[in-house]
Amino acid sequence: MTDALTDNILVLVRHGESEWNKLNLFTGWRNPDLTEKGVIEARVAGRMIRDHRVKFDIAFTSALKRAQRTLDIILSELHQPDVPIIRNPALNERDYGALSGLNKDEARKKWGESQVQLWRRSYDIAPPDGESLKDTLARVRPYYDEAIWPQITAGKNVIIVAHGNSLRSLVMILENLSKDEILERELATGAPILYRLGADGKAIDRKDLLPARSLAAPPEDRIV
Ligand SMILES: O=C(O)[C@H](O)COP(=O)(O)O
Repeated sequence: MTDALTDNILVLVRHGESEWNKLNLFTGWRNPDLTEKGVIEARVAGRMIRDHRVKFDIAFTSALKRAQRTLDIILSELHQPDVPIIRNPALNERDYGALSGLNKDEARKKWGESQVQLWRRSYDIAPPDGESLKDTLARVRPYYDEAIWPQITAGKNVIIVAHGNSLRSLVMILENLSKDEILERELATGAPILYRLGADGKAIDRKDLLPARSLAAPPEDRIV
């Protein structure tokens, strides 16, 4: 059990497994629910955060139920049901446009592995009628600056439960990553990242609270 953290804390969590993650479908702005495994991942995430004894002052999530339910479950595990929750589509997953609902393996067969990988993990190449990571950052950053940053610099402990790519946008901001560096970063479902923030609101260290599962998540990093 670690001592209660006294610094300004920001926790990011990608939602638990969704029904479409399980079916290997491009999801984006579509709105499937969590699977039973996703519910368990959310419960485990809550217990991992509870071990760090963080008392949250405010929570942010997207307009999509897989993230909203994950947050509700985490706050329930923390016995903090009264934390104010702000739900905003600015934190939605990147829009996969015409790929939404398609099976990722079928897409690879149709368009080729490299084209699908470009759509999924390049910085500025968007899927047809969808968003690139750059487009996602272009809506996440203003929202972070206007809605979340003031809470952080006011010394509030904040939790954000959102999606793989909207959170990768936030990781770019928090860790000051380049568009090339972010391409190496993946966020597993239900894996909390705990940032300790300095007085200026900048990240001074990061803890990945769940051991890396299928992703090569780096160990605790000191961010300078
Ligand atoms: O929206 C989706 O399909 C997933 O949540 C994220 O998919 P990706 O890992 O292919 O970006």
